[in-house]
Amino acid sequence: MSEIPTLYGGPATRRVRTRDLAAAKARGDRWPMLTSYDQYTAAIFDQNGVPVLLVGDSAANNVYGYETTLPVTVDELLPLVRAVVRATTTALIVADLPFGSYEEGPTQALRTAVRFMKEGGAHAVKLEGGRRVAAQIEALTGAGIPVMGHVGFTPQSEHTLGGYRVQGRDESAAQVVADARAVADAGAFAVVLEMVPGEVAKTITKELDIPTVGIGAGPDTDAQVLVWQDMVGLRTGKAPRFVKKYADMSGILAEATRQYAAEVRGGEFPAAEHTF
Ligand SMILES: Nc1nc(=O)c2c([nH]1)NC[C@@H]1CN(c3ccc(C(=O)N[C@@H](CCC(=O)O)C(=O)O)cc3)CN21
Ligand SMILES: CC(C)C(=O)C(=O)O
Ligand SMILES: [Mg+2]
Repeated sequence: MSEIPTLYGGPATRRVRTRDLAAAKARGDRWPMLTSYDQYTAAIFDQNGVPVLLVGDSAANNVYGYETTLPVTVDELLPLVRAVVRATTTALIVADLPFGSYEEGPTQALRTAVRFMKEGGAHAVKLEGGRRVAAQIEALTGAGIPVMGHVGFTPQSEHTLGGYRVQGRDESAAQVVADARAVADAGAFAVVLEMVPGEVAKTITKELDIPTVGIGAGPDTDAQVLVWQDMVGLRTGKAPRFVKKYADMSGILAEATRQYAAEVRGGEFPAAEHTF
C-alpha cells in the first residue's frame, strides 16, 4: 500500500478547510469526495485519503429506502451528520440541505443551515440550484457558513427537469454555465456538476476560480464524487453510467450471510470458543 496523501500535504493532524480546496485547485491537484451516512464508512474514508465527505440527501434512497430524495427531512438527516462528524478527524463534512428546507428564501435557508452547523456539527452545507438560489448562497456565506453549490442535473427538481437526464446538451449548455457562475459569484467554495457533458464541465472548470466536483461530468473537473454504495457495489438495481464499481460488497455480504445462516441451522455456530 502506498502512503495515503492528505489534501494539504504532511500528516493528517487537522481538519481540511475550504481554503485547502482552493489551494489544491491552484496547484492542479485533484481530490475525491464520497457520500457517507454512518460512523464506519466515515472513519474508513477519513483515514484512506478522502478529504471531503458529503452527508447527502441521497440518504433518502441509500439509508431510508425512499424512491427519490424528495421525502427526506432535516430531522432524518441531522443524526447522520452528527455520526459522520464524530467518526472523523480530517475530512471536511458537508451536509446536504434537503428538498423544502431552503427554497422559501434566505431566511429559511439560514435557519436550516444553522441547524446543520449547530446541531449537526457540519463544516459546510450544500444546496441544489444555480441562479434561483444565489440569494440563499449569499445569505449563508455572509453568515459565515461555507456553501457548496450543485448544478446541472439536480435530483430534487426531477419533476421539472423531466427525469434523470443529462443537462446542458447543445443550446442549454449556456444555462448550466450561467448557473455555475451564479453559484461562484454568490460566494460558494465549490460546485457539484451532475450529469453535464464533459466539454461543458471542462469549460466551467476553466472559467471558475472555485473547484468543480463532477458526477457524470467527465474527467476534467477539479474533484469527483460518488455515492459510496455505488462505489462498492452495494446498490440494488442498475447503476447510472457514471458509476464505477471498485468492489462487490453486495456479493461479500450475501456470502457471509448465507454461511452464518447455514452454520446456525447446522449447529456449527456458536462453537466452544464462542461459549462462556
Ligand atoms: N445510489 C445513488 N447514487 C446516486 O448517484 C444518486 C442517488 N443514489 N440518489 C440521489 C441522486 C439521484 N441520482 C441519479 C440517479 C439515477 C441516474 C440515472 O439513472 N442515470 C442514467 C440515465 C441517464 C440518462 O438517461 O441521460 C444513466 O445511465 O446515467 C442518475 C442520477 C444521483 N444521486
Ligand atoms: C451525489 C451527490 C452530489 C449528492 O448530492 C447526494 O449524494 O445527495
Ligand atoms: Mg444531494
